[in-house]
Amino acid sequence: MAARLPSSPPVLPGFTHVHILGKGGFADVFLYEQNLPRRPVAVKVMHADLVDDRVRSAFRSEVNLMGRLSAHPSILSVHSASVSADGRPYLVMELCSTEIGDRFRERPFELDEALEVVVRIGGALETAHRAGTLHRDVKPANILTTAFGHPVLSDFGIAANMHLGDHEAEGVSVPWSAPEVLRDETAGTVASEVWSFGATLYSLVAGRSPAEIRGGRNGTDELTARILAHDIQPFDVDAPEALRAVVRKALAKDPADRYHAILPMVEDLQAVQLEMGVPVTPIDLQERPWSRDVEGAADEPREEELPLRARAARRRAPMRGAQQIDISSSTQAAPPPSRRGLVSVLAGAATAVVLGAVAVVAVAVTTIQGTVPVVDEVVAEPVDGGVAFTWDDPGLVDADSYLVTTASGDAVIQRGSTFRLSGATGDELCITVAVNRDGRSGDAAEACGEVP
Ligand SMILES: Nc1ncnc2c1ncn2[C@@H]1O[C@H](COP(=O)(O)OP(=O)(O)OP(=O)(O)O)[C@@H](O)[C@H]1O
Repeated sequence: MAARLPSSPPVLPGFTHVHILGKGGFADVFLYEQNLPRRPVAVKVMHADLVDDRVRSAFRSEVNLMGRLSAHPSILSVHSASVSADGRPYLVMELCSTEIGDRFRERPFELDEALEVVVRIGGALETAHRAGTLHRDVKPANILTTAFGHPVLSDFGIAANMHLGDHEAEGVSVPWSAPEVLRDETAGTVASEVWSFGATLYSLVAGRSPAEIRGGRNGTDELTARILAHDIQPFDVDAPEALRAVVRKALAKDPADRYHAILPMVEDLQAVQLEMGVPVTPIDLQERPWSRDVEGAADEPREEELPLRARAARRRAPMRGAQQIDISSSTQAAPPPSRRGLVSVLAGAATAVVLGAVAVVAVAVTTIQGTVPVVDEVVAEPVDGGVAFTWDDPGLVDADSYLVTTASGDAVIQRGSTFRLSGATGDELCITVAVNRDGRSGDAAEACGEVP
């Protein structure tokens, strides 16, 4: 198949296009310069031919998901999202380096280096699982590095959730896919995520994925056949037996023999760090669990936020990217409280919350909700060809943002306190504005204006 040319970069108000960063199966990623605050950003723009109403709806759901997760120190930061004038949804992200995915084959990681990366990413994955989300495309290339040298998990399925239909995927991540996923038995479970995470650890250290044979034929068919036959190549690196045991358990053929969650696996990796005499990397976990069963009915997600929960197993190609999981009903998803002492204080706090009565959690949630500032008034001013909305800052702090929702349901996450909608003369245009703090929105203020 001929290589696809990158799509043209859209004209985005407030951003200047610089050059393309990379091509994905469902989106292209461009370097733009944001004008205010002035900073380089990576903008992921969906391919125009994949965009339809369903895609738009899935995109909104995923942006909301990212809004909740990207405060995690090991999850790629998303600054804002919107739809370009020519109708392509786009996501403005922190600009990162792709060195981890680019280098591991030529220059495999030293054990201590790999363990630090993997423990950090494990904290991100565990957090996502507690939020009811599977990543579904865990692999070295989806671990980016921030300007400060921190590894972050990227590509939380924005693209994958946007093609729930029959669109063909390109470049399926076979080398890091669990056998049951390749057999189409499941669209993804915590156990299959454990396999991919273990395969990622294996790859960083060995310089090749677990079923790859150096100098052998490693096409998609060969790799698929080997993974299905559990023909995992020897982990031929100088590593402590404890690390080999972690890799073996994560890559077990039978999902029931693997770790039941990411956290115990990461704790075992911390124990390896301790044994090796290298600094033990803390696991960052949210202080409050996000799992829906704990948050309660008051915060039931809207239907559109659950695009994948009830999805049946599908063909292999679309089985990538984040997936909402119902932790409350999963036999594997809800990790039991840790019994080890190595996890960070944050992990301890999270465990304490899990152990606490639901009533206690409810109080905590109410308290946090109470602290989300509320926009007092949104002013709608008719302008040429549309309506300009402005509001006063009710006291945003660093990680806060505004969630602006239009009457048609489009949602934009932004920091600025102005918003403009275009329309035809006589159209009444309305928006609501709420403050988003720690992934939770406060009460919304509404305003409407008529296009002159
Ligand atoms: N935040 C970022 N900073 C810098 N480069 C990025 C960033 N996000 C993605 N890229 C680059 O853009 C490329 C395409 O990204 P994308 O996430 O769409 O692709 P993918 O994971 O390779 O494919 P797919 O979308 O099919 O899973 C990546 O391979 C990477 O090189």
